[in-house]
Amino acid sequence: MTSQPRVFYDPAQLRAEIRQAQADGKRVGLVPTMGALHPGHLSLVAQSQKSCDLTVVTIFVNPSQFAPGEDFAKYPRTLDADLQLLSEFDPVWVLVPEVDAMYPPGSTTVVKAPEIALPLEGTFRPIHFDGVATIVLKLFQVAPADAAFFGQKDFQQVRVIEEMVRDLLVPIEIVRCPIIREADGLAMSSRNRYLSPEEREIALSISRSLHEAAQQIAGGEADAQLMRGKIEQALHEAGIGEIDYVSIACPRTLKSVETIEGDVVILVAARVGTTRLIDNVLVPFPVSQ
Ligand SMILES: Nc1ncnc2c1ncn2[C@@H]1O[C@H](COP(=O)(O)OP(=O)(O)OP(=O)(O)O)[C@@H](O)[C@H]1O
Ligand SMILES: CC(C)(CO)[C@@H](O)C(=O)[O-]
Ligand code: BAL
Repeated sequence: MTSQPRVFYDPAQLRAEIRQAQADGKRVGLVPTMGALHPGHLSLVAQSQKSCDLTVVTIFVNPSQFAPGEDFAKYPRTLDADLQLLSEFDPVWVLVPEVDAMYPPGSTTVVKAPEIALPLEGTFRPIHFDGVATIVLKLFQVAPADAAFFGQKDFQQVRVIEEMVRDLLVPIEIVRCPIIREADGLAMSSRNRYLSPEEREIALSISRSLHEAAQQIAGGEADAQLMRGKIEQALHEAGIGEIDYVSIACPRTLKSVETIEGDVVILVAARVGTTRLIDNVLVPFPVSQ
């Protein structure tokens, strides 16, 4: 069955109606997005539907998480197609706020992201996570859901939000959802649509090299520096000129490790042409046979 989702433009109206739904005993799930929806986003909606009576999706390209020179202006905006995709789910409410509704003119208050925001993405996008933390806290205010669903594709982002929620005592459950990939392994991302067919082929080296490294670590390889080197070499050989980082890190602290002695997450950020892509894989510590 398909039905058009209810669309809200006014955050105050959405908040009032969510409160009413909760007063009526409904559990509400929140899926924050920047739109240009793909099956990765839809998997978060599906996950929310499993445990919630009502799912609220927000579509907002948040200016404060983009630095000057990044792709804010060209970020894909595909509202009609997004609503069509969401019509497969019911009941779904969608918030599509104007910038002024989320940043009232004159507002200067921001959230300073927790320290976990400093390495990795924080090194290359220094203002990014303050912008993400600020808008996500605002979204939690206007959509006071019981649970919020985030993808592990943005692994550091989930850690930032988990720590912000803990530090600021925000009463919401954060649910991590697995990465959805194309059949050939490429992590789904709204930015994949910037890639030419040749670039898409090159981009595949990211998920392939992550997968190979994960297999070697699962097989007992403990030398993180060696593994990092192999991934970098595979990316260069595929034609990726600019690697922002390859890190093998503790999934909780995101600190790089030299020797693999527990679970790790391998994280990559690299530029394919002018498109910056991120991907990661969690590798449980191999249990000896
Ligand atoms: N492939 C995916 N699998 C699972 N979750 C995803 C995937 N891609 C995005 N998400 C999640 O969807 C939410 C909204 O992300 P966003 O709108 O930035 O999409 P995106 O495809 O990651 O876009 P971008 O190109 O900006 O990286 C985030 O929680 C993100 O982690
Ligand atoms: C969480 C988010 C919607 C905040 O703008 C964004 O960073 C994203 O889409 O991952
Ligand atoms: N998915 C993260 C949003 C961003 O890159 O700005």
